[in-house]
Amino acid sequence: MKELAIFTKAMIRERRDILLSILGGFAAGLAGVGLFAASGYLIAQTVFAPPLYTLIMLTSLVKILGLVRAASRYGERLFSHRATFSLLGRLRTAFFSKLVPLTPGILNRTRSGELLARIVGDVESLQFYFLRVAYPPVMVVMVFLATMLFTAAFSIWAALLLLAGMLMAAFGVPALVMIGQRRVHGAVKRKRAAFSTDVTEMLFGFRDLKLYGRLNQREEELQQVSADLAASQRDDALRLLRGQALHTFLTFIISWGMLVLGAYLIVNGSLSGVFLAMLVMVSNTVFEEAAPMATLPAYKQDSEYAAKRLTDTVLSAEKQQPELPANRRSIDDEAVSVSFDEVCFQYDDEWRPALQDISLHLPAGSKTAIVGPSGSGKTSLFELLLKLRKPNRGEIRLNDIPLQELEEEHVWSKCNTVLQHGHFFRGTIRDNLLTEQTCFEDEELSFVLDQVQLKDKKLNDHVLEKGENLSDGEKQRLALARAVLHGGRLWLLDEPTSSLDYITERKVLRYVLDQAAGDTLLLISHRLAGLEHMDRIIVIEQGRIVESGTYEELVALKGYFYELKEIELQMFEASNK
Ligand SMILES: Nc1ncnc2c1ncn2[C@@H]1O[C@H](COP(=O)(O)OP(=O)(O)OP(=O)(O)O)[C@@H](O)[C@H]1O
Repeated sequence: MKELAIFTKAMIRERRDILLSILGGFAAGLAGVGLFAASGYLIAQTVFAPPLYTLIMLTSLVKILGLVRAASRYGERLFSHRATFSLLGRLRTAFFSKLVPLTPGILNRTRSGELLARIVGDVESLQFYFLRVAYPPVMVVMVFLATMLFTAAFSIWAALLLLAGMLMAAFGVPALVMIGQRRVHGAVKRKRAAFSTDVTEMLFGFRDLKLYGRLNQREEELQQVSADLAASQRDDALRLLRGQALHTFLTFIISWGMLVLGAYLIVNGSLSGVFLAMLVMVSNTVFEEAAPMATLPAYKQDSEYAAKRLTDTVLSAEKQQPELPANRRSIDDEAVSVSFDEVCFQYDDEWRPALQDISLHLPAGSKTAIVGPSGSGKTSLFELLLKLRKPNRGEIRLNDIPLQELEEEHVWSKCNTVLQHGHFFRGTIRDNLLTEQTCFEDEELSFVLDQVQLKDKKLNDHVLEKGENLSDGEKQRLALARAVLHGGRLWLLDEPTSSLDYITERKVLRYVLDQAAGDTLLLISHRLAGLEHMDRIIVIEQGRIVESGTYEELVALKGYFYELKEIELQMFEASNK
């Protein structure tokens, strides 16, 4: 199966541990069979009162085989688990390194809770592929063949009985287990994903659910989903147990068969009676080694399903990624010009485009404001610029370089971005200010905090997850400070001061505009006051540019912008009365 190719590659790299675990397992299997064979023989021999040295030799052999079995089993466990965990490590790294650059594309289609469940659950499932799928057949074949050779030395019929037993253990029992397995293929995984999605949503929306009195209803739904998951897990466990029980039943049948066959061979004189107990013990022990075969199909199906889902997640997101040409280009450390050429964009599953025929050119160093009603497509414009989404038609260029020829990380490194809902990590203010590419002294950081009017915040102040202990205005100012420190030459600010009071907003924006002097700046704003200083204002409505020009030009036009401006003025006057 080609989805497991990534796993096979990782297995090849762990070949040393895998080989050692196979050797350990083989030695433990043989020592086990030998131990019980020697015990059976010893018991039978004592009846005939053999010389003392025979008994001493046999008891010593039993002890030695016991020790060898324990030591080899330990080695097998050590190396096989080391191989498994290294494989798991490699898989996680390989999967995450593929996933990270594709994350926006994946999150467009997959709910975050489900994605989390997939990553954790599916990668975990793959660990069983080596231990429970690839490894057991190798071990069973090796130990059975060796045991059959040994048994054949006493009776070819006994060896054939073991062969029949092995075939039933390797194919018959797994086939019976598979019949039940097929019916519920992937049910636990699907239900776990549904459960994880619901838990994530409930945790994110806990406060609102509580405020709007929907918490109990959600809890009940969650309990239902949880009960479904538990029921599927129970069914799964029962199926595995049924497989193991069938295997044990087969072991007893073959051991009884060996007893009856041995008795018959003794009666017709083709087997010495002293070997009967040994042969029965051998058949009983060798089937222990084959026990994992009963659960192999379940684990195989599970691993393949997990590998397929992981590969599908990555592959379908890769398909959405724009292809990078061989000669990737980069933007120099200079102000960036931005052009949109008849760009259209529509979200998946949406009936109308978010942006239509957007054409504009913003020269390097220009300052542009983007205004328009809520839902008109302003943020989508930024997301296209940041390569978080891909236009359906048209071309975007930065410094005359088509965006598809620039790597995302390169674009992000050139942009000082403040999005509407910036993320803040658990840590300190300092942690949240510094990015991978920035390195500043504390004095410089404190200076920037002062300038964005966060004078009362200290660098060592704690920030809770998602900035829970910061007000919306503080978050916006912290995001602006982070953007200032980032050092790119293209500023993308999406309503960066919407939660600030008028006076603080003026101060902060003046500082940001000073910092951006000489750089290209795009500012999405709902407030029109203060836009007089922008080189150009673009008005977007229903995904189209409806007006564009300087502040004076748009006022003179007496169009949409003028109307908005009048309304804002009236509201301002009314609130000052
Ligand atoms: N992830 C998404 N999936 C589907 N549709 C979306 C998504 N994000 C936004 N939209 C839709 O695209 C349109 C443009 O949204 P966008 O966020 O760009 O508007 P906006 O002008 O920035 O709005 P606001 O001023 O309220 O932030 C809206 O109709 C919105 O419903």
